Amino acid sequence: MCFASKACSSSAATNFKVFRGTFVHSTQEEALVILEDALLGVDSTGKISFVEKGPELEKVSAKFGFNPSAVTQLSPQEFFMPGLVDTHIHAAQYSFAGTALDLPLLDWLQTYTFPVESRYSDLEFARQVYTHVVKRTLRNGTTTACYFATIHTDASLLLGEIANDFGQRALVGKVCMDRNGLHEHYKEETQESLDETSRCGNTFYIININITHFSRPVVTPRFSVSCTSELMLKLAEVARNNNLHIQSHISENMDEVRLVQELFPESESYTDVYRKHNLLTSKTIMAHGCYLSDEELQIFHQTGSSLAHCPNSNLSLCSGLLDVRKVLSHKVKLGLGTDVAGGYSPSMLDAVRRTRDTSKALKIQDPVHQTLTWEETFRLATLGGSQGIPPQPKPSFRAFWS
Ligand SMILES: O=c1[nH]c(=O)c2nc[nH]c2[nH]1
Ligand SMILES: [Zn+2]
Repeated sequence: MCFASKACSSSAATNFKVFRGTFVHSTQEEALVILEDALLGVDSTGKISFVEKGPELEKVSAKFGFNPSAVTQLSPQEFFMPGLVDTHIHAAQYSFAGTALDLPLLDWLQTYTFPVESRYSDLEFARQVYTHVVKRTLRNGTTTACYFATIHTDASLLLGEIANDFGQRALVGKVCMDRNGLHEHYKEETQESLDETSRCGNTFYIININITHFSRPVVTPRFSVSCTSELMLKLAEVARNNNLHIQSHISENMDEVRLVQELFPESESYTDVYRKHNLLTSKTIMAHGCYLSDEELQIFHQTGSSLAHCPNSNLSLCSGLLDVRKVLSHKVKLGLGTDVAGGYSPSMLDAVRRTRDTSKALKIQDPVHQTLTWEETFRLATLGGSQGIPPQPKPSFRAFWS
């Protein structure tokens, strides 16, 4: 949300919607800014055009050409805040959210997650779950979500359509995985994964063209454990050629980190695996990162890649505790994620609370640790997430993914 005041380019009346009351938001300099009795004007495209002082209503209405009596006044108990940005959520796993949290990551994937995700070849099942998850997250204040779907292209497209129809800004990832298929019906061949990623990207733009473009595709290699080198390299090429975001998982759990070392012995670290496969860009969002070293965080900083901190999932699957202060001290972009269904709650307010809990657990372990404040955590849930997923102009139609 940008509160920078911008004068109307002409004094001709624009169709502004104007609100008066309390507005809260974050900036880089100040974690929580509270504007009391302010005026906020939204133009006909939905963009904030101005923020001015309430007592100056007469002057402001003359300057921007709106009727002062049409201003919507908030009650003293109400306030506006920026939309919450969920930087990491598995839409398909919403069907079992709040259950099955008794196993560590790799066993959890094999026992609960892959069998459920394999059901999304059934489009009716997909429609039901995806409608529920989009409605629920919107109700919880998530105006932007970065979704993992499943390996199924048609169901992933459906998720994009549903988010678009409900007006949620969404990045939707058709999941790619061509290795270590732990569930016999839930694995792709390398070429199939690439072809389906292309089909997903192309169709996305075809069905979205002429509508509002709230949703966009994101290139989604699940994680290094389930992707071959060939697939990761080619997906990086797809992302580069089409200027797309990339999302995946990194360094969530110690067994996972050890397995990646075994699978990619030539790489210096988990981060090095992704770097060598060209998957770390300024449009990359990696979930978790609990065990990243200073050197790895340095690579995140250099490449401009961001992290999605998923504290509910980290605690629920006993994966680890991410030290957010350490990440921020390396000037790495960081937002919060619910990581449903490793995380049991689809609410970003829960992610805010669990971020504080994790910070306090770190303080118990190390009394010099400086806990995150509420204000800082609010900033991570809003501005922090938006830095990894900045608004993008509407794409003009062209042949994608050729
Ligand atoms: O929390 C997680 N959820 C997942 O679905 C997943 N896949 C790989 N790594 C993962 N971590
Ligand atoms: Zn995840």
